[in-house]
Amino acid sequence: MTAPDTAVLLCNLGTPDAPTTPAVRRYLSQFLHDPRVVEIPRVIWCPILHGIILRTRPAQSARRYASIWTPEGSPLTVWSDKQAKLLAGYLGERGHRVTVRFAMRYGNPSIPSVLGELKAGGARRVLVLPMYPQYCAATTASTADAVNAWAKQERALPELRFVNRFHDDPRYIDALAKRLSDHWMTHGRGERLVMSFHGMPKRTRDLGDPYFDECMETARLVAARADVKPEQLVVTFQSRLGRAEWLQPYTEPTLVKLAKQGVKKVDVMCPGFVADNLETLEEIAQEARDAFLKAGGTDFNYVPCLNDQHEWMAALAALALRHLQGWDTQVPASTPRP
Ligand SMILES: C=CC1=C(C)c2cc3[nH]c(cc4nc(cc5[nH]c(cc1n2)c(C)c5CCC(=O)O)C(CCC(=O)O)=C4C)c(C)c3C=C
Ligand SMILES: [Fe+2]
Ligand SMILES: [Fe+2]
Repeated sequence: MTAPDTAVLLCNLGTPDAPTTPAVRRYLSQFLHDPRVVEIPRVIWCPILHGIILRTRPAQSARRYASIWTPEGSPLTVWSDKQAKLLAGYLGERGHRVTVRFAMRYGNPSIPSVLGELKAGGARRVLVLPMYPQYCAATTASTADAVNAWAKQERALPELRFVNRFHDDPRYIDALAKRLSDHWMTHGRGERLVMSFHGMPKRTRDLGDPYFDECMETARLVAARADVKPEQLVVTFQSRLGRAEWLQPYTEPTLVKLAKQGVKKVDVMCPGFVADNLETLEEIAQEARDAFLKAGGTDFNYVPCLNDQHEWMAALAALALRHLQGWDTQVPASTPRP
């Protein structure tokens, strides 16, 4: 049988090839040279990046990566690979012939290499699905840039479609609420539910990036669905980099403040990431936990990302099918035997 002529490309941020200083330097250099990520004029930024950041940060980050690395590799790659394979299965079970692959915006497998392989394998139509629920120029638009850069040097283009966001998709929201209720069944409820999203420079919101509003909408919808009272919910932003103001409140200082105010038990989830990665497993589940406990908290319960959860994979399949409409991916029902 020939390969399907339609493909879904799941795109995530990317990760180093190994938890070593040289591999992290290569990855950070690609990442931090992206003008969607650092919106500072190159003449100012490049000397800082090359002179300071790429000399100091790779060794620190490599240690952080080493603490979460698995025998199969970086958690982000392991989960992305699993999600692509599961999605292929879910679409197949629903009678659709679609190739599913994953690619990374930085590092490997790269977006141009996977798009090239898909085209060489016969894909004439590609749905690009960035695995970022909330639209952000630094992530979603940067993924579009990488797809467009590949397309620019191709003569015969496949048809391309692109998903911008799914921050309020009811099935994604339900999957997160289910994650919470399953978690509460084993750990009980905390006094507060902290939803931590990746941060962004505050300036990007002032310039019209919808990311902040979409994070707040996701948080509101999940809280309503999971029956979390507004006074129990705390939305925060993590991973600030540099000296500029980022979206507030910041995650770790907020957790410390809660502990100092006498909150003993918290649940912490990261709805902006659909797969566990460095930012969740190290920054939240290790660093933020230590800070909360040191400040007087007693129970810090990290709620894992959606990863390979059944409800999430079914939500992703439904989302993909909605965007695939009109591309005739349905396998014709076999003619019944006489
Ligand atoms: C919602 C997703 C993300 C947004 C928005 C985002 C913005 C953003 N990130 C940096 C700098 C770094 N981020 C790093 C890691 C990282 N970031 C995301 C997601 C978003 N980033 C993920 C999933 C990861 C983890 C990848 C993994 O391998 O597990 C890092 C690298 C690690 C480190 O050295 O700290 C940097 C650097 C900026 C500057 C930014 C917006 C302007
Ligand atoms: Fe540079
Ligand atoms: Fe990041």
